[in-house]
Amino acid sequence: MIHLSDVRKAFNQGKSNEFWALKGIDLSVKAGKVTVFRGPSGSGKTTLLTLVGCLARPTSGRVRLKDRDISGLPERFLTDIRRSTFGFVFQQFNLLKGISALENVMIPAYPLGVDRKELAARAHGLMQSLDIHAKAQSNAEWLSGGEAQRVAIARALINDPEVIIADEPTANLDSERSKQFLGIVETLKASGKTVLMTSHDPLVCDTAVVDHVVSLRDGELVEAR
Ligand SMILES: Nc1ncnc2c1ncn2[C@@H]1O[C@H](COP(=O)(O)OP(=O)(O)OP(=O)(O)O)[C@@H](O)[C@H]1O
Repeated sequence: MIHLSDVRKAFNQGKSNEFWALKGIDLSVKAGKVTVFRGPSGSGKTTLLTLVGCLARPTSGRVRLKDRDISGLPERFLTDIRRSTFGFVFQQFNLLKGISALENVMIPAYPLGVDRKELAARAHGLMQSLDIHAKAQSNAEWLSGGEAQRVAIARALINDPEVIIADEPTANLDSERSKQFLGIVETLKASGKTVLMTSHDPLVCDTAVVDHVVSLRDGELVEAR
């Protein structure tokens, strides 16, 4: 579904602090599977996730999404692809404070002009399926870590994306909540979604729901299974 060929990413290119975070990555991400990017801190996992999820462009090399080369597309096209294809769950969840959990879930659908009633019904349904509906009217800042994450997952799913991308999804969760998260991943996979995550966590990397583990070190692939 997503193919990377000889992808490189530099930060501060041409400056004295130029840094190559990715140094020639060849990778295929399969549709309907769960893939984890693993590696030490600074190895390039998040950078790779941002390229795969069209949040950034590679410095060189090609990224193909469903046989379309997206590496050189202008930002406005990338924004459209991002919105229609990917749902993101960030490490700090990035919920907006001062508004309800339900409003947070609905936000990514606003640019698509969906009817508000229909949207609210969809958001309620997702929150129910993630067992977070009781907190629909709570302000985002009142939620616990596990609750905030489930709201963030509902928000990632609101536009029914094909691919869910999660950066260190269990970093802020205890073991029980981490297992609960992996249960959600299992449900997503069973419904045909492609899931991509970064993780250091053995609980995540060694779990049966994960189909592929891609290991990185110093911006290079060291092994993939
Ligand atoms: N915007 C940036 N400008 C300069 N350097 C950056 C930038 N973003 C990332 N880097 C550097 O690129 C390298 C890879 O970063 P990345 O966040 O991808 O690592 P990571 O494997 O996800 O690490 P962690 O597990 O600590 O989150 C790091 O050395 C980081 O300092």
